Amino acid sequence: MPLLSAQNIAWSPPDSDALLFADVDFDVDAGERVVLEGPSGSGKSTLLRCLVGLEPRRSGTVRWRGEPVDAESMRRFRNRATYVQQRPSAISETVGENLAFAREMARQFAGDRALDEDGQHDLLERLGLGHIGMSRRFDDLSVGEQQRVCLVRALTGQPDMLLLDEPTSALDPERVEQIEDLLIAYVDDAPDRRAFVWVSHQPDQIERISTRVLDVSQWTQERR
Ligand SMILES: Nc1ncnc2c1ncn2[C@@H]1O[C@H](COP(=O)(O)OP(=O)(O)OP(=O)(O)O)[C@@H](O)[C@H]1O
Repeated sequence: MPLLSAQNIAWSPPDSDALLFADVDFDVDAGERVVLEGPSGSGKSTLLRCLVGLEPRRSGTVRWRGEPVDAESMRRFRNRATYVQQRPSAISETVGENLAFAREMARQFAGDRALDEDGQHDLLERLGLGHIGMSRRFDDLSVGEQQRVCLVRALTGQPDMLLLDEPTSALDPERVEQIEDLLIAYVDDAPDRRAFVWVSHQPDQIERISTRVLDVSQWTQERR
C-alpha cells in the first residue's frame, strides 16, 4: 500500500473558479524520493499545501496509508508527513524555543521515536549550525540558517514522509549537497516506511536526489 495517495485533486484560488490544477492523481510508496518539478507558477507549492490541508481543495482526497485524511486525523497526519514550507517561518521567538516547541509536538505524536535535545544538536552540527546560539531570534538568522533550523524542526518527530518545498534554495552548493545527502540517507535508512516529496526545479539537483520525477504542469489548467 502506498504511503501517500493524492486522488483527483483540484484547486482554484478562493476568489475564483479558474482551476490552477485538476485531476492530480499520484501515489508515493515507501522508499521513494519523488521530485515535484514544473515551471514557476505551475502550482508546485500550492499542491504541497493542498496535500497537508493548508489550502482548501476544490475536490479530491488525500490518503495516508490507505485512510482518507480528514479534519480529525489532520494533525496526526501532519506529524507523520511533515511539510517544510518554502519561506521559513518562526513558530516561536528564539532558536531554542523553536526547537523546544518541535520537541513538545514530536513527543505527543512520535513518542520515543522523537529526537531529544541532544539529537537535535547532533543534527544542527551536521548541518553546520553546531555553534548557533539558542537565544538568537529566529527572525534575525539568515534565510539559509532559518532553512536549516526548519529542517531540524521537521526531523524532530522523525516523520515517515517529508514534503519539502525548495528546502535548499538559500544555501551555497557545498551546503546544498550536505543536506541532499542527509535527506537521501534519511529515506534510504528506512526504505520500508520513509519517503520524501521535494519541490525542485534545478536539473542537477533533481538528478542527484530523485528516484522519480513528477511534472506538475501535466495537471496545470489553461487559466481564463
Ligand atoms: N491563496 C492564493 N490566492 C490566489 N492565488 C494564489 C494563491 N496561492 C497561489 N496562488 C497562485 O497560484 C499560482 C501558483 O503558485 P505556486 O506558488 O504554487 O507556484 P510554484 O509552481 O510553486 O512557483 P515557484 O516555482 O515560482 O515557487 C501563482 O500564480 C500564485 O500566484
